[in-house]
Formats: sequence, C-alpha cells, structure tokens
Amino acid sequence: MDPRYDIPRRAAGGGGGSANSSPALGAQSRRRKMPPRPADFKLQIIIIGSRGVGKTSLMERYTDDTFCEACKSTVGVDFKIKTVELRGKKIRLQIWDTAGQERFNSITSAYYRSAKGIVLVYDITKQETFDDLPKWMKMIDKYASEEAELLLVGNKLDCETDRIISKQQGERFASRISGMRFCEASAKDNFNVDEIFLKLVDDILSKMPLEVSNKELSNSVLSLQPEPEVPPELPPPRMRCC
Ligand SMILES: Nc1nc2c(ncn2[C@@H]2O[C@H](COP(=O)(O)OP(=O)(O)OP(=O)(O)O)[C@@H](O)[C@H]2O)c(=O)[nH]1
Repeated sequence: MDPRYDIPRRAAGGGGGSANSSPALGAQSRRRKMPPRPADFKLQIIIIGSRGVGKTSLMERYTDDTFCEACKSTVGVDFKIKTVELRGKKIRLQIWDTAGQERFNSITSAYYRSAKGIVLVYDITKQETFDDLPKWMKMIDKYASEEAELLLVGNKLDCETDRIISKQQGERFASRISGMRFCEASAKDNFNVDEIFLKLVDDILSKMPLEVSNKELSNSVLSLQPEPEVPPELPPPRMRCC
C-alpha cells in the first residue's frame, strides 16, 4: 500500500498495554494522557450502487473490519465515522451508505450534494448491477456536486470463478467519465478496501486549493460545537441491523 496512506490501525488488545501496568503506573499514565487532537477536517463520502453489490459490506469492512455474510438490505441511509491521518491532517470521514433499492432514491438523493467523494459500486458477478451504472451516473449528474471525486468499484473480487464483468469493462466504463477512477475490491477478503477510501480522500485533498483547504480547516476548528451528523433538513438515517 502507498506509504502516504498513514491510517491509525486499531490497537490490538485495546490501548497500549495499560491493562498489564501496575495501578500506580496506571494512575501516572492516566495523569499524563493528552486529550486526542481534534480533527482538522471533515469530509463526507457517499456509497451508491444497486441492491446487494456490497455497499454496506465495504463500509463496515473499512470502519469496523467486520464482514456480514447475510446482511439485511439498507433502508434509506446509514452512516459510520472514521478518522484518518493523511497529508499531515487529521480527517474525520463521514461515510454514508445508501439503499440500493430504487424506492429509496428520493431519500438517498438528498445526501449526494454534500459529498466530496462518491463510491459507485457494482458486483462483478451480476450483469444487471453493471447495466445499472448509467442510471446511477444520472443520479450523480442530477444531485451531486460537480467537484465530487468519483470512484467506480467492482466488488466481490473473491468470486473470480463467477465473474461476468471483466476488469477491462469496468476500466472502459470509468474511462468514459471525466476524472472517474476505477478499482476492483473484495469486502469479504478485505482486498483494496482501505485503498478505496484513502485514495478518494487523497484525491479530494490534492485537488483542494491551499486557500480553500485552509478556510475549511479553520471553519472546522472554529466550529467545535457538536455538529449535526445529519443535515438538519433531512430525516434521520434509519439504521439497519445484521
Ligand atoms: N463474496 C462476497 N460477498 C459479498 C461481498 N460484499 C458483500 N457481499 C455479500 O453480498 C450481500 C449484499 O451485501 P450488502 O453489503 O448488504 O450490499 P448492499 O449493496 O449494501 O445492499 P443494499 O443495502 O440492499 O443496497 C451480502 O450477503 C454480503 O455478505 C464480497 O466482497 N464478496
């Protein structure tokens, strides 16, 4: 993986060995403990694509390193937060996972506008999820910001023997859309999952003019009051369970 993608790995065993320290040392280290540095930056990323392509699985693999074999379909939208460090900045990522079912489009479309990055997913073993891509591009054109970074992901790479959509087909689709990147991944095998999100964030940061990023930076540092996780005009996301 690119060494610039310097993400804090979840500490194995939960917290630097303090569980084995003596009580006195524990108290001492507690006194010395610095409060975590607040995030410099907030970014929203939205995951879209047809039903069952693995949007939730990619999000959960990235944020919690878990995989669910028999998940329920997402209803409306769900989200997770993950903090990453990139280009010397601490970035708080808000990742929106949207329902693939068309009947939720009126809810999910409201979340496109604020996304700085869009992950469009299809399933390499399901032709119809690839055929649906132009429909999702129409949603992007209609509802997303023109500046949003786009990444096309062919998921379920672990199912190579059932593959219907070749890598070249995915590449060709992405190459026809200005600035769209492409990769294949497997949420199940945890292949290319970190890379999807980190590459997208890196692209977002790299295209931000310095003055804009400084402005956004100071805005986010100044607005330390709790921010609403959901845009106020939108209904709260409906959570799913596995
Ligand atoms: N083999 C394999 N199965 C996967 C992978 N990712 C997801 N799945 C499975 O595909 C099914 C659908 O996954 P979800 O993550 O719920 O798909 P989704 O796109 O969020 O679906 P909707 O919420 O209905 O839009 C589940 O049974 C997952 O276990 C993968 O990389 N490989």
